[in-house]
Amino acid sequence: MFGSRESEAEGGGTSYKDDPPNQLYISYHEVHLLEVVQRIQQLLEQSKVRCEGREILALDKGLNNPISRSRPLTEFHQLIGELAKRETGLCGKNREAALDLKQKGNQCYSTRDYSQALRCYSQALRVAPIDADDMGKNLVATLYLNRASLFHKMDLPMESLRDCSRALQVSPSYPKAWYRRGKVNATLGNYEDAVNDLTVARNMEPSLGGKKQIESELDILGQHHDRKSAKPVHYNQKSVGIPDSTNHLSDVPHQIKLHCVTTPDKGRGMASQFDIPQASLIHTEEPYAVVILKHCRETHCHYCLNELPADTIPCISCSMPLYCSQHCQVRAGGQIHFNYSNKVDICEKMSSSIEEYIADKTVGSNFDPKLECIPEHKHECQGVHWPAILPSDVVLAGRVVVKSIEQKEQFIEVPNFLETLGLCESYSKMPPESKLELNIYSIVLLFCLQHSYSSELSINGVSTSRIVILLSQIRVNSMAIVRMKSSDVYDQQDWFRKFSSGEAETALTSSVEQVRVGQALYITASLFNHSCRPNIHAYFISRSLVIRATEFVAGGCPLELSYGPQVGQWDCKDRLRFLDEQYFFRCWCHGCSEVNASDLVINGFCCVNPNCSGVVLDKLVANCEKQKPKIPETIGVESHLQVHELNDIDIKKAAHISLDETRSSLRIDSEYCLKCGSYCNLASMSEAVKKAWINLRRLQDSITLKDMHGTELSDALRSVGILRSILHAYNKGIGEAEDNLAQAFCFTGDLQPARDHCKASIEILEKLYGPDHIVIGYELVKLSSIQLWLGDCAAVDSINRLSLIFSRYYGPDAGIIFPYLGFLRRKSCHIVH
Ligand SMILES: C[S@@+](CC[C@H](N)C(=O)[O-])C[C@H]1O[C@@H](n2cnc3c(N)ncnc32)[C@H](O)[C@@H]1O
Repeated sequence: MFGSRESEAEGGGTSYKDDPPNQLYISYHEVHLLEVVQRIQQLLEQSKVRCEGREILALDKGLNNPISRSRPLTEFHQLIGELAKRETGLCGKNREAALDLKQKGNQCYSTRDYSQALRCYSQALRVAPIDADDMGKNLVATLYLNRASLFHKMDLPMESLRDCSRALQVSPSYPKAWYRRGKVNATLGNYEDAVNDLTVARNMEPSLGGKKQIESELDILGQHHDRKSAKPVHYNQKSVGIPDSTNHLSDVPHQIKLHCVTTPDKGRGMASQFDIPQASLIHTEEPYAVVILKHCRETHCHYCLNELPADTIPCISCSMPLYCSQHCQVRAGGQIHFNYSNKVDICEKMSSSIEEYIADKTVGSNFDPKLECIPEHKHECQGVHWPAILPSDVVLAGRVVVKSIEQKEQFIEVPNFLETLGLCESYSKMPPESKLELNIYSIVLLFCLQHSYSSELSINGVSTSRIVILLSQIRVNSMAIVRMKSSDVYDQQDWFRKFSSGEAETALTSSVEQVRVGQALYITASLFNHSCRPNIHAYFISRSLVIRATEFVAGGCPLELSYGPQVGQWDCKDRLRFLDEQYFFRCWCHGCSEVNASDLVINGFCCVNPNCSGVVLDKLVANCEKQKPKIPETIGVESHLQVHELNDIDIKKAAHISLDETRSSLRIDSEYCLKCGSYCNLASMSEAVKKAWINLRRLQDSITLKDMHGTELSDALRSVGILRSILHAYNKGIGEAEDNLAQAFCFTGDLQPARDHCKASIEILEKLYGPDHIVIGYELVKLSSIQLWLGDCAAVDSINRLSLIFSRYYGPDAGIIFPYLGFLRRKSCHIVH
């Protein structure tokens, strides 16, 4: 029996290279839903139905009244049926599909196509019903065991051990799983557990031959154990992924008391009565509701949102979510089945200590009564596919609806979210198309919830408009949960490998990037207003929100974070447009209401007068800057045109716009130098800039395609020269171009010019963002990596500096958020000695 492991099935393998089976259908349905929503929109627009109060009711009646159903509404009902009916759902379990995938996995295993085999087993686990039979054995248990054998083969013993334990939790009387567990424990040096596992396997094994084989393995293990001083590796289910945020955060002293204040132009906001030192932790919060973003469904845990390990585990009842651990699987709380057999079938009498061992190893965290469940996925977990197809914010709204209904224990009425959540709404400020869209989605969501959560849930004008309001609250109050992009730069082993094999370009050019992985509603944190020059910074550990002050904040001053755009990132007009389109407000932060150097130079041109360091603005930027002084009195309008009043100390030394201090006011006219007043013809200058960017884009493309020629680099160098002669010295475009050149020189292995261009890029960013901004920290990662590679002692300063910046933004969590930091620090020690 042990000679013919199931996962090493004989026979030629047709490799399984398709996408996961239901993904294609899901995309198809997404498009279909969008089309129907668009058709309904058209219909409503044609018949001049507006989406305010009464008309919503009319739409709702139309949906419920079969006589008045027009073609799109029939189609609408058909669509709801497709989305919400369990029988037609694509996200259910499917034994046949699981068996088929298992078979393909076995074929790939036998042809040593291990990555494909892993894909097949994991997908099979996703669709296998928990109680499905596979030739007298539990299918899920056999799949976990096959995957465990594969991991063992792939030299991933921890993953293998976890899968063995999962197989045993589903099927405790599975001698092969005990056997595999014993072998893996032996690999890990856990000899005591290995002996126990093999002892259980021997006692459960019905065949004499099998028993003999295990006995001989036990003998070998005994001899080995005597010779080796074992350093056991302890297996902890919860240690998968990054630390559990809730435990982590509960250790943090939380002293800063915040209070909600009312501001004249931004509504409610947050402040502290007392001074807050830099880097202080000011707020932590668990989300009210969270949803994973679609593009991360296959790569991140649907509960904690951390990156998935190789041994992913699916929801027990549906095929949609993937989790990093049982801990997350249970906390997300799908429809958990307990009806599968976990009866222990032992052939021989065993000692009480071995019986205890079996009991201990076969009770998973599924059965931990202390583990708090957040059943946020339960109402979506019946194979229905609306949660996979509706937009993420609509699915998030569904989670909020169910949670608030459950909290009220009143299962018919949709609550009034303005009262229950207390968050500001944006419906009244939305353009008509967005309003219409929200109305349609709220009806779709209500029908879906009625099908898969509570058939009693009423669908009427009141419930529809309450969900419309909820959706509008989500639009302006939800936060994107982000993670550092796990690119080459974070993978220490990979970096070492590249370092030693001389693959400089791949190890060095990775930039630090944040990716959005989820969307969540944090009720208290929603009270923080936005500033394009924020004084606090939000980050996430697992799904918990952490907010720190990035600078000293005097008591009573508003605590404001950035909703996205910041000074230094975009110019003021672009920030204002973004905030208006996404959040429906005109920003009145300092950055948008006071002239600042960064906004003037970020897209500025240089003066035609070679002796002048002033800046020239185009019409759009100039118009926007001219608006700045026109701010409500509450912000202190009187000083805004006074150059000497500009409290930004960087304005003179950083921007070199050298605003004329002798003048009492700053005159902003497009195409005229702000310093000397010379006229510049921007039309011809813009043309030259466009042409220069053609070469720089070509260089970017060739870096991406890893196919660069000498002419591209020399053309790009020439183009940067042209940009420098036309644009202001601190124009962000020059910074980007310098960064491209740094990447290109890393690619060609010319690290000295790479370092110089990287420094040139950082110099510009420092002027735009300020020297201690987190963006500078990210850029210093790149610079210090190049310096380390060159053996340049300046790396030590760069690493010290970036460490300071990171601790200012992430406090003691810097190492968790950015594991590469520890690696850089260790490397910098080597360079000193
Ligand atoms: C997440 S809420 C913040 C709390 C909100 N002020 C309240 O009263 O509930 C976002 C809304 O606050 C207002 N807001 C936030 N930052 C602002 C700013 N810098 N300027 C103007 N309004 C702002 C906008 O109305 C925005 O839609």
